[in-house]
Amino acid sequence: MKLTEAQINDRLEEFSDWEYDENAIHTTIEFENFREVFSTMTRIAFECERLNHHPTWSNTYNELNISLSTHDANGVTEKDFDLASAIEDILNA
Ligand SMILES: C[C@H](O)[C@H](O)[C@H]1CNC2=NC(N)=NC(=O)C2=N1
Repeated sequence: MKLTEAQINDRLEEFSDWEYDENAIHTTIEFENFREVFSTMTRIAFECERLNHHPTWSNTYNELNISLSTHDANGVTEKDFDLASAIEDILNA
């Protein structure tokens, strides 16, 4: 179920590096180099398959941009926060 903007901002208090804009939550992460970013993307990809939920993302050299939204719901749902949480676990591992 699509969350309201108030619910999203409330949930985002636990995700300091993420922000809400245009119906999605976003983060940008900088890594040491391309090898680090791409191996992290591979780890994240396995979590996406496990959760059956997939990001809109882009990578340029050592930078990774991630946007999460639930296409079926046309907005942000709990599924996006589940994936954001899994991504944070990988980044902080
Ligand atoms: C059939 C499959 O469950 C759906 O297409 C899933 C897959 N991954 C998804 N990922 C995202 N971000 N939103 C979706 O609505 C979505 N739907």
